[in-house]
Amino acid sequence: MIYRFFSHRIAWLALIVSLGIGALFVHTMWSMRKEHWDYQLRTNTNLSSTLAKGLEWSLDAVDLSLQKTAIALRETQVLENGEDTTPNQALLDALWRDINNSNLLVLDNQGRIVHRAQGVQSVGKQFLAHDFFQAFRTDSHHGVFIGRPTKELLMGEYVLPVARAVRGKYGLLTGVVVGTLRMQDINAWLSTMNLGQHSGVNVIRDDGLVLTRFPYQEMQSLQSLAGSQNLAHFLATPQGNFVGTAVIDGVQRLYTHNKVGHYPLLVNVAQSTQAMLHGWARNAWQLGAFALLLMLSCLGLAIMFTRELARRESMEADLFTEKERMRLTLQSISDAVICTDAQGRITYLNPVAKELTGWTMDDARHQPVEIMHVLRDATGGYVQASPLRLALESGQAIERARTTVTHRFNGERVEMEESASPVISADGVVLGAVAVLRDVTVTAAREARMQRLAFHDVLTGLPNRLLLQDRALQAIAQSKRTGDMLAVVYLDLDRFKQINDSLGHHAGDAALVHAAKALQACVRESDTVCRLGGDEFVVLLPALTSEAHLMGIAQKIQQACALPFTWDGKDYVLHASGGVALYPVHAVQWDALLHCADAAMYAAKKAGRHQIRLYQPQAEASLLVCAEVPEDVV
Ligand SMILES: Nc1nc2c(ncn2[C@@H]2O[C@H](COP(=O)(O)OP(=O)(O)OP(=O)(O)O)[C@@H](O)[C@H]2O)c(=O)[nH]1
Repeated sequence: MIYRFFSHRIAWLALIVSLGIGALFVHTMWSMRKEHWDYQLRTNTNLSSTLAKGLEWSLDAVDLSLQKTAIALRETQVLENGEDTTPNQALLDALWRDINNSNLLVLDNQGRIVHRAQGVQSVGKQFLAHDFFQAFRTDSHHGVFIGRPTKELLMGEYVLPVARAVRGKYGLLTGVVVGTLRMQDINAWLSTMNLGQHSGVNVIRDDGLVLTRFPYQEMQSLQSLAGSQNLAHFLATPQGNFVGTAVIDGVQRLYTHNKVGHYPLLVNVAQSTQAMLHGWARNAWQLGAFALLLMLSCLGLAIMFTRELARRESMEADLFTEKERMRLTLQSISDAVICTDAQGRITYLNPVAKELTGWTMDDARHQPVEIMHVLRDATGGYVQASPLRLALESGQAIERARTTVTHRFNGERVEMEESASPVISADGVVLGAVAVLRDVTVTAAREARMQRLAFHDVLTGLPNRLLLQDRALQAIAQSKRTGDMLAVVYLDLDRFKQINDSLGHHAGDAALVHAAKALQACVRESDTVCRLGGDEFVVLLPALTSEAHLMGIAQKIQQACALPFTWDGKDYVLHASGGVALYPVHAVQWDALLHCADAAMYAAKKAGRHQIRLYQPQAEASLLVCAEVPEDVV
């Protein structure tokens, strides 16, 4: 839940950061655009103003000459009198000297050239139809007039006519003085500007006629903007700016215009908005792409992070479930479980382990595992290293080691079987170990009983034939080392069948148990008394030093067998016949030795019972001991 909530917050945070980046980008771009625009606007305004001022100065120079000429003509009344032009040519040349390669013409009231500065060529040519003449003649125009650019005024070159009327008495038109500015000069001057693609400079008359423009295009230069919205804007204020679309080419531009002094002219600098913002747009695209990349990266990272968190959340849930399942399993299993860290210090005990050892988790935590149990070998004596410790040291699983757990408080010892496994990380580091201990007390007791049953006689508890053989082989080996003699006494109770028959089978069993105890009581602890089966017993006597020693023991055996056996309040005396064989005198193999003893016992039976005879290889077994038997006793 926490992770899910957290992941949502991360997603929201990423979204907000992305939007922030986007907003910052838009704001920056907008500010950059504004700065860029303002800069361009300032530049264009300055440019427009400079051009207008330059043009004004040029026109002023021409106009001043025109004014002086008009005054001189009026005062001299040359045009009214139609006098010879020659004396006046000097006057004109004086007034019109070296002004921008221009020329000065004087027209009469019919539009014919009557004077021309710097020459008399084309005198008589008529300019009746020209706009500047018509303006003075028919429209009674006052002041300076800027005419339509024409080639006819100056030897095939385009010139800009600047004209003033010469009026006589009563204001009647007596002539027109015309000055010219070469369009080539104006265009050359404008061509020093470089404003970018689809941008340029226009010189426009206030009736909308485009006198010239740069980049220069002859056809468009003489087009008229009359009636257009742009012209209305230009004429609205002496100087200003606006964004408009040109009627000529449909391109959107920033127009910055300035009126040229008192002349009916204006200069405008028209810069394509696309060209103006080209650099900004390129930066905007680059920065925009970068900002978009950042935003997408931010969102992408958030998505990846959220997914990762969700995956971890799921893994943690699985892990928790697994851990819970493990905990419940450990809690409920009947075996004791002990966990340690890599140093063999206890980190976990399940309830069974706590109960078995008497340790609580708080007390046992970080204690070495050896406090829990002591490992012993099969005989219970030798202390071995803990399987847990071995598992930690070897990094290998240790299977089924027998151990003894001693209760911390009551000292009770429980036989356990322990298996331990190391806990190894993915990169092979031993992190700890887990041991499982199973209570095998009952099993161990059963095993011991089975062991006893396998090697002991059920009725008397004496070693059986198997254990006898084992001990006999050990005794033979020892005798071989020491050089001592080993005696095997083969005993068979005399007429035992009669006891069974007369007193019953239970009495027979009791008699057998009595005989077994009596035999065990009369020999050394190192000797072995064994019941071979039925009423047959074998006594193994290792480490005999002499025949006298053998005689003494044989007598003891004889006497033990003769001890009275009580049944139903009555005493009965048992007797036995026995045969003795000696190692290595009579045989060196166990089977042969037993066979020799059996043969001697058979000889004793044959000789009348109640006696023990020594085996003789080539002859009848010799009498060793013989018992006196009363007639009335069996
Ligand atoms: N009560 C009882 N009798 C047993 C047991 N095992 C064998 N017997 C009996 O022991 C008797 C052994 O008899 P034998 O040794 O053959 O003969 P005997 O009567 O002892 O006579 P001799 O050996 O010739 O002196 C048999 O009657 C068996 O039934 C037992 O575990 N309990």
